[in-house]
Order: sequence, then structure tokens, then C-alpha cells
Amino acid sequence: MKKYQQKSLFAGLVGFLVCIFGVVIMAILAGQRLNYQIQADAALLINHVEAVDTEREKLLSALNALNYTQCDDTTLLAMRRALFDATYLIDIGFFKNDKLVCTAGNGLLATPLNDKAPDYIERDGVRVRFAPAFSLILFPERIMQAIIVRQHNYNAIIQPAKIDLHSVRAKNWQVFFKTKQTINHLTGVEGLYEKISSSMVLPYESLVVCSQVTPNYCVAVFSPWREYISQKSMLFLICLALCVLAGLSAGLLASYYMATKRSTWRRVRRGLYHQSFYWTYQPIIDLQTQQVIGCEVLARFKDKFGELAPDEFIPLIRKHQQTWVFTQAMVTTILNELSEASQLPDGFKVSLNIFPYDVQQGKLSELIQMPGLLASRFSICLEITEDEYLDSNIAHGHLQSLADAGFTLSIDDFGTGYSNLANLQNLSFHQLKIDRTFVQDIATAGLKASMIPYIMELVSKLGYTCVAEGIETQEQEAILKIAGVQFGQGWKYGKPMPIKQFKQFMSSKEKS
Ligand SMILES: Nc1nc2c(ncn2[C@@H]2O[C@@H]3COP(=O)(O)O[C@H]4[C@@H](O)[C@H](n5cnc6c(=O)[nH]c(N)nc65)O[C@@H]4COP(=O)(O)O[C@H]3[C@H]2O)c(=O)[nH]1
Repeated sequence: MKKYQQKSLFAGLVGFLVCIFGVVIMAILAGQRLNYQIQADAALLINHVEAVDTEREKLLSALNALNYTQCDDTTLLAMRRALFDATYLIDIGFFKNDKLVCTAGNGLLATPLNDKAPDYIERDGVRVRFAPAFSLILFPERIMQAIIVRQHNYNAIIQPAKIDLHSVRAKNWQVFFKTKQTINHLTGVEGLYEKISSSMVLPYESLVVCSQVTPNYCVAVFSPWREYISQKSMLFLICLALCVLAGLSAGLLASYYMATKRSTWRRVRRGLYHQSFYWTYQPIIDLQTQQVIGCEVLARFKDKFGELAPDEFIPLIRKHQQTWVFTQAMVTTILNELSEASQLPDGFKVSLNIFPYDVQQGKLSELIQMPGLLASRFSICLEITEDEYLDSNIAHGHLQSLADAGFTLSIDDFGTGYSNLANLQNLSFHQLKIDRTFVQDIATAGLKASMIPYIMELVSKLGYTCVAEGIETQEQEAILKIAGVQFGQGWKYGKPMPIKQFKQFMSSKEKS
């Protein structure tokens, strides 16, 4: 797979993951909202169940406290008053010897009814019976569901339908009475509790809670996701679009990150430690004899993303103060390469580019100790560019010790930077290199070209040697020779080349 394909795949994957993450977060938030609604519904139902049972407890306890032993007018009046006060009870009955003898609705019964039904559930002296098909004595044709609660001498008939609530938002809910063995449906959707417990329901869409006040009374609420989503379809669409947008942005950010990972400085920094730099050699010739008397070492960069020109990496190395690391790598590499170059004569001049910053920092004194550099059979020339300011007071000592140790010092790119006569007089240089912009100006007889004689006057006054760089044509060479320039460098004689090629170049020169 190609690099850019891997990159796009990575960006796409990040986008996709962010999108999925967004959808999951959205689902959790929506689920919590849905569950909040369900909890509110369940609380409403439980409150009503508790209100019904509390009412039953209160009214029947009050009647029992009267201690009536038989059903006469006083008893019936008390029962009817209680029923009048009730919200949820639809009848109250009175028992004597476990037989229902009268009810608030029917009055005295002609035939007392036996109350030994087997389906009572006993709880704290209260017997609860669920009658799925119950008919009132007065209206036998009205078949209804009822809860019949017996409390000592009285019972109460509660019609569960009375606790149907319009304010419950969920369509599916059930109120039921739960014992260890049975689930007794009271009202709502019959079988809902069993459905929720047995079949697969999605997270957040269902809830079962039991009352703390009146234990055994429980509610089940179920609000399916699909209904919730269809109610809020617009909101969901907007959120989904936002998630996709977030995913896309994350994808773009990921590809941006990948791009910055490839940023020039990152590449250069990696290259410093992973051998992405290599050095090329450009011949320097004696303009009179046309003999190659030396070379300039010039750095090149190549990594898996491609090449970088010195104009791109040198300023970055300077900016991030990695100049000394870079120079050390250069010296180590070229010493290694040149040690095997038998084609080069003794005293061959090898010019190395040095950063003024390192001169200023006194780093260059380490070059004196660098094994094999001064001791080599070559004449080492240090070219110091003058495009960075060199404080002559600080630099003087350092340059002097380099000169004393045996290095030739050359001022590089003369005419482009901070050099002035005073600087040149104070510092211990041996050579001046005319910048190639001066040489290129010769063809058009420009201002810079007109300054070459003046530079040469300076050179002879200071006793320096002079190299002109960037010579491409015969015309340039001729004019520079007339001006007195001794040495030249440029494409006319040879471009910067890797060591192998340079050795071949030198061998061919030797033969000719
Ligand atoms: N158009 C034209 N150009 C020619 C000709 N002959 C040589 N050149 C180019 O002129 C530059 C001469 O190097 P410089 O002035 O030291 O200028 C160098 C030097 O200041 C710096 N540099 C390159 N390698 C190193 C290094 O290893 N260390 C340090 N400190 N600086 C380096 O980067 C600058 C640019 O290097 P390069 O791009 O290699 O550019 C080189 C060389 O390729 C020619 O006939 N025509």
C-alpha cells in the first residue's frame, strides 16, 4: 500500500472512530433522557398506588377502630361516610364470623356471603385478593377487575382502573402486585412485566420498580427506542449530521497531523539521527593551471519523503541550534569517506562549511581535538559564512586558535553579509570567497560585477587568497582571471557530487 493510501486510510479510520464515538455518546445521552422519562412515569404510578393503599389503610383502620360487631344503620352510615370520603375505593363491606353481611353499596345482604376464598394473599393481617373478573353485587352485569382488601372486619373494593393515569407518557406500563410466587396484574398492559423480564429489551427503554411504602406493589414501564426516535427524528438527524461532521473534521485533523509530521523540521531532526544527510564534493580549481586543487563539501538531504535543498534545512538547523551536531556528523562522515580516496593528492584542500554561531560559542576548538582531522594528509579549510553576524571581539580568540592549530580560514559568500574591512583586518582569515551572485552579475555587467576589482584590491591588501564561486561560463572565468582571482568553483568545472563520483572525477583528471 502506498504512503498516501495509508495516510488516507488512517485519516478515514480516525474519522470513522470519532463518528462512532459521537453516535455512542449521543445514544447514551438520549438513553439517559429516555430513562429519565421512564423513571418519572414509574414514580407517578408508584405515587398513585401508594395513595390508593394509604387511603384504604386509613379508612378501614378508622372503621375497625369503631368496634362495631354487627351491621346495623350506624355501621352502614359509618361505612357510607368513609366511602364518600374515598377517592379510589368503590365499595366497603362488613364481616361477621367471616361472612360478608353488608356493603356500603348494597346495604344488608339477604344472604351473607362466605369469605373463605382460597386466592387471598396475606400480608400484615391484611388479605388481598385479585379478582380479574369481579362483579359488584348491585350491578352483577358490570364485570371489572378489582382488588379486594380485607382488613379485620371490613374489606374495600378498589378498582385498579381508577389508577389509570393520563399523565403517564409511556404507552406501555403495568401496575402489579408481586409476591414470591405470583405476579398479579392490577392495571395497565397485562403481561408487560413478564415481557420485560423474559425478552430482550434494549438498554434504557424499560424499568421495574416496587413501592417502598406499600411493598409488593410494583410498576413496570416500557418505552421502546423506536418510538422515542420517531418522536424526535429531527433532533436525531441533526445530531447524526453533527457526528458525521465531527468525524470528518477529525479525519481532516488526522491528515493534517500526518502532514505536519512530515513538516520539514521534523524530517530534518529525524534525519540528523537517522543518516538522512550525506555530503557531496565540488571541485575547486586553480584558474591559471586548471588543476583541481581542492573541493568544497556540501550537504544533501534525502529521506523516504524525498529530497530537501540546503536552503531549506540549513536555516532550520540554525534556528533550532543543532549546528554543532550537524557539523560533527559532517566531519565524521567526510573523514571516513576521504580516508579511502587515494586519488586525492597530499595537501588537497578540503573546504568545510562552518556555522558562525559555533565559532561564537567556542565550539570549533573541539575540531582541533577531533581525531584524524588536522592529522589527515589534507589541508582543511573552514569556510565561515558571513551572513550571520560575527562579533569580532569574541570570535577573534577562537579563530586565532583555529588558525594556530593549522586550519585555513575562509570567509564565505563575501559581499552578502556583515563583513567590513575592520572585521576582516581583526579576524585571522586566510581566504575570501566571492559569492556567486557577483559572478552571475558579470554577464549583465551589473553593479555587483563592477565591485569585483574593489574586492580584489582588498584581497591583495590583506594578503588573502581568493576563490570565486558559481562560475558557469568561459566569459565569467576570463573576467575573473583578469581581475586576479586565483581559484574558481562552479558548474563549469564540476557540480557537487557524492564521494564515489568525485573519486572517479579525480581519477579521470589524473589521467588526462
Ligand atoms: N547556480 C550555481 N550554483 C552553484 C555553482 N557552483 C556551486 N553552486 C552552489 O553554490 C553553493 C555554494 O555553497 P556555499 O556558498 O557555501 O553555500 C552553501 C552553504 O552556505 C550551505 N551549506 C551547504 N552544505 C553545508 C554544510 O555541510 N554545512 C554548512 N554549515 N553549510 C552548508 O548551504 C549553501 C547552499 O548550498 P548548495 O545549495 O549546495 O549550493 C552550493 C553549490 O551547489 C554554479 O556554478 N552555479
